[in-house]
Amino acid sequence: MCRASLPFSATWKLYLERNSRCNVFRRIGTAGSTWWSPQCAAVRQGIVDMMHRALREPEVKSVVICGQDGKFCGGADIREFGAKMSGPPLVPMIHMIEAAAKPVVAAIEGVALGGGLELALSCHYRIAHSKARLGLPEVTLGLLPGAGGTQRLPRLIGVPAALELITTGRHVTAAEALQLGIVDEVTDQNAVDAAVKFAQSVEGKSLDARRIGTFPCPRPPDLDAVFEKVMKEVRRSARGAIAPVTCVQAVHAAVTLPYAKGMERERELFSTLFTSGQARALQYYFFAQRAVSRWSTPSGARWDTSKPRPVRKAAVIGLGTMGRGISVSLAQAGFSVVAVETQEKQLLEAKQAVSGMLERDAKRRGAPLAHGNIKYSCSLKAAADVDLVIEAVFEDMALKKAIFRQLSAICKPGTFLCSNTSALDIDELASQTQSPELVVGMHFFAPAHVMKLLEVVYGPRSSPEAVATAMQMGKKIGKVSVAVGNCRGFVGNRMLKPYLEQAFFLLEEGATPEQVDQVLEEFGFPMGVFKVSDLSGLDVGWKVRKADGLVVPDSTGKSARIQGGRRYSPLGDLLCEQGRFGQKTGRGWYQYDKPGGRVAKSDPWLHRFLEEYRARHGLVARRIDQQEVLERCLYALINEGFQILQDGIAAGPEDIDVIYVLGYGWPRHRGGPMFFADMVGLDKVLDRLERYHQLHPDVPGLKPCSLLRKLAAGGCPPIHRWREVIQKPHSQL
Ligand SMILES: CCCCCCC[C@H](O)CC(=O)SCCNC(=O)CCNC(=O)[C@H](O)C(C)(C)COP(=O)([O-])OP(=O)([O-])OC[C@H]1O[C@@H](n2cnc3c(N)ncnc32)[C@H](O)[C@@H]1OP(=O)([O-])[O-]
Repeated sequence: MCRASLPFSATWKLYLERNSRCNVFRRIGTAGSTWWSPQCAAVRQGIVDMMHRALREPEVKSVVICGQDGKFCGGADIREFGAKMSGPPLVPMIHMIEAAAKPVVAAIEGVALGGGLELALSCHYRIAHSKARLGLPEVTLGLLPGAGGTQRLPRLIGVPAALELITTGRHVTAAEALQLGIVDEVTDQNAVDAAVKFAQSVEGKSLDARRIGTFPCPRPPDLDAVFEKVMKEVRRSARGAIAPVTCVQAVHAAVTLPYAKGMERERELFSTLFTSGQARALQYYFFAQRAVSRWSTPSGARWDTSKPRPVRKAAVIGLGTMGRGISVSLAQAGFSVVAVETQEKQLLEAKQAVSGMLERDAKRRGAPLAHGNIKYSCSLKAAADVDLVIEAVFEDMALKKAIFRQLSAICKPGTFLCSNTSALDIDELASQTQSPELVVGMHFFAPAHVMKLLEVVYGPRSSPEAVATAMQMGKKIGKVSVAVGNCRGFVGNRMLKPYLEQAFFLLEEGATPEQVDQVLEEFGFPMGVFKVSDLSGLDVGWKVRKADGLVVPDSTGKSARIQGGRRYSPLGDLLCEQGRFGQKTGRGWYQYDKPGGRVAKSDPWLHRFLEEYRARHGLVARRIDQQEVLERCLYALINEGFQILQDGIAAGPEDIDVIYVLGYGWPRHRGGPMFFADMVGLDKVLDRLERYHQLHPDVPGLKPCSLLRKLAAGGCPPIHRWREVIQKPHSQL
């Protein structure tokens, strides 16, 4: 028997091993990574040579292919996609394995993803370790499985199951893979040993029924109807992403064409995706999501030099919607939680709600209940011995300050005090405590136990240890944490302000909520800005604007449209004055069938209201085209993003993009707002902003930020080079 080890990570090494006793007989190279890079050419070459040799040598009766360091293969190295391919190509190699006259067994440990699973599918048998995960995640990178995955998987597990896995990119456990028929055996023991044993047991047996490429593809009787339905569903959920739709076309080819033709079609479709902007965006986003864990602050604190402190016990103060979600997240991750709500009635309600959430989640995941991890209390004193507190009370600075003063006196020395505020000044909260260096923001997104994003907000006095601890805590509860500086709204909500502002101005100038929302939804947002406002409640922003002194009449008694020399739209305030708070009251920018209703319907009242408003303020409605709606909303938001980079509130464009994709519904296949600006062209974004600012000189949000000007003047460097241009950041507060 021959045994070949595959590369997995950047330190992939390739060995050829030979069994009877599995002695290493030849080390054939140390690979940089991929199927495509020059080093990986050595990997493919190694496999090809090994297979030839195994087939030639009469004493070799079977072959086991396994990974190194407990991992089978994570697929192609996407950093190398641009590189020129050398060495034996992947697809013929896979065909050669499948055609082998001796049994080839894949020993799957760790992961078999993408090209890794495609390789395993070319083997005659697959043995997986019980902890292994398998999948074809190419679609999440804007691609499709390009080494036979779209042709073999439906032949192996049927069209519906294959379509589901290929169009979602979902990873499956070994147990599910066994159930689906992707693997032949699952073991809790050493998978390589099990595969060797298995290979020996099938030596000499016919392989005719084991070559997936020769299987007929199961053809559903109502083929056209099945694909039409799937295509409709995929198009709806893809929100403009082309890869899922192309994956369906590739699987359709598996059903309707002979294998060889289907492979040709897969190759053609793969090539179209490979060069698409969406593939670039999704691959950029893949690395951005990993890059944000390597955080740094303007004061020089960094992820690799700042040590987090262990946290075992944490308190959550305030058990409204956010506090409940945060408690659930902490309990599920195994933290011991003290949940505090000072009103007894609310505490009881919260306890029931949290238990329900934990039960539902445990049922869904088939995991044990985490009830026991939470203790409830009406008193802040219950937080005396915790390692970290997350305050999640109302967005009221006076209330939060009082709580921070009390916590500072109650908690044991060294306890980290964190606030879930979505916009308030972390430094002001820190100043209420005896140890401001222990204070950071932990801004969760609703629903907190579901949303993946966490903004970790450092103030000028937050210690590197506090930032590192909050970042690590976020990781432990399964969030993608992004470290950001302290300013009004931090990164996400600060950028939202000019975006919302433009949407309001567009209504004043003649647009309707339906028109603005449609443009944004066509761009790929799950919901337009007005539907989102209705969902989250119009009164939230109204309260903030009132507190900021913006909701005031002008000299004629009408709502002021110019405040401090800047244009202001009171439209949202006027709706709130009518009791229209959005979904919760059944009326907002849209109408709903009842309070709490979810289906937004156009509201003739609102259109009349807009007409009357324009007439009252002497505004003449004009026809506004899609491009203007999109550019004004998005470029105002992007411009604020550049300002945030310039102010050093975010360390790099990746931070902003991850926040927008994970927290604000920015379509992932567009990479994030800063990546989008790079794709559009910084000079074009600058040009359009200049034009809009000329037309609206009283809207500072449209005045191009100097960092954008600098980047454009510097020849529009690609996004990965922006950090070189961003000046040494300094805190804004
Ligand atoms: C003619 C046509 C021929 C077509 C052939 C097509 C072949 C095929 O269909 C295409 C593919 O396979 S597409 C590929 C399909 N495969 C996938 O989509 C798998 C994507 N990867 C994953 O899902 C996860 O990384 C793993 C589950 C593999 C490991 O998770 P974990 O243990 O939590 O670790 P982690 O923190 O996530 O990663 C560790 C480091 O590795 C880095 N890196 C990782 N994968 C990379 C890659 N493919 N590339 C480059 N780098 C990759 C990652 O950035 C990080 O680097 P950093 O410098 O430290 O930041």
